[in-house]
Amino acid sequence: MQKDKLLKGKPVADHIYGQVSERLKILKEKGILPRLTVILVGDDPASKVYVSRKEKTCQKLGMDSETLHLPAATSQAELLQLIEKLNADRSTHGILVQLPLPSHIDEHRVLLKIDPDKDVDCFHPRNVGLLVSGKPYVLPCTPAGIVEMLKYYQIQTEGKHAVIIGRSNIVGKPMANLLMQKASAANATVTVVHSRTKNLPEFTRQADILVAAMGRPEFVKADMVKEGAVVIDVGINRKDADNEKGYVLVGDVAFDEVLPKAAGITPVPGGVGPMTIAMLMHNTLTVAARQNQIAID
Ligand SMILES: Nc1nc(=O)c2c([nH]1)NC[C@@H]1CN(c3ccc(C(=O)N[C@@H](CCC(=O)O)C(=O)O)cc3)C=[N+]21
Repeated sequence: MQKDKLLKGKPVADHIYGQVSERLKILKEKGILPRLTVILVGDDPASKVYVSRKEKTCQKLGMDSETLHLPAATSQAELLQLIEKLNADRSTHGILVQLPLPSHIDEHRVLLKIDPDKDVDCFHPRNVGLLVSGKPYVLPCTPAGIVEMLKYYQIQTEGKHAVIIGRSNIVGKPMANLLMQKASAANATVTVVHSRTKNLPEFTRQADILVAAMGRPEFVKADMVKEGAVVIDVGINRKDADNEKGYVLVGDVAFDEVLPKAAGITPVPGGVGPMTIAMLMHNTLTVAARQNQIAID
């Protein structure tokens, strides 16, 4: 087994948590206990897992967290009202509305309602605009986590061709921005491909760094990857299995067949996922500090 190829998220996340603890200490000394409020609407099983991980991580670090679990039938008006209340509450520094929302709720309206100063996801259009302008308020968690992984494992991005599969607002689009930017120091050449791309493998085979983020289980096969490429798998898909959980997690990459070709590859689970949460904690401290005019960076 070519273990050194595995780009695990945990050591990188632990490195981030080291910094998070230092920054948290400064805030606590000034009497600020950073608080993240997570709103979960409905009972999507995967969302429940992620949300409980966020809460546990806050507890472990000594940050304050609150999860508001609302029934799936919650109306849009009720949700907007709750967000308004949290916007006005000075003891809540970060607000995260777990996506996806039930289909009767307009996601865009909800994200617009969150006070952009409390937006730890970088999903509010003001913050997306600032990111695209190269003057980010906070960085989007998953893409920022991936950039941290590339740095930690000393994977050069400057002048390299990064190909991103997927154009979502959560991963694909912000990832493209971070990787091409001067501000992030990534300075890559970026191509974004998606479900309507013709001859998609022709593009992916050119990638020095391939980011798979389109949510299709094991979509990226060995013949779509260049020898020596670095493969970042953002997918988390549940596949039925004969175990006690009834499923296993698989990424958007066919791991076993891509591994021999890749110079480095992130596993699922244990790759990008843990980084998303680490960056969320980082962002929560950033917004708490800014709201209290405290310098922690
Ligand atoms: N407003 C909002 N912000 C988000 O950041 C957000 C969201 N909505 N909706 C869903 C996605 C997904 N996401 C993950 C977080 C942690 C893991 C994670 O910890 N994964 C572990 C294992 C997960 C498991 O055991 O199921 C791993 O990959 O090793 C995965 C995925 C945050 N998201």
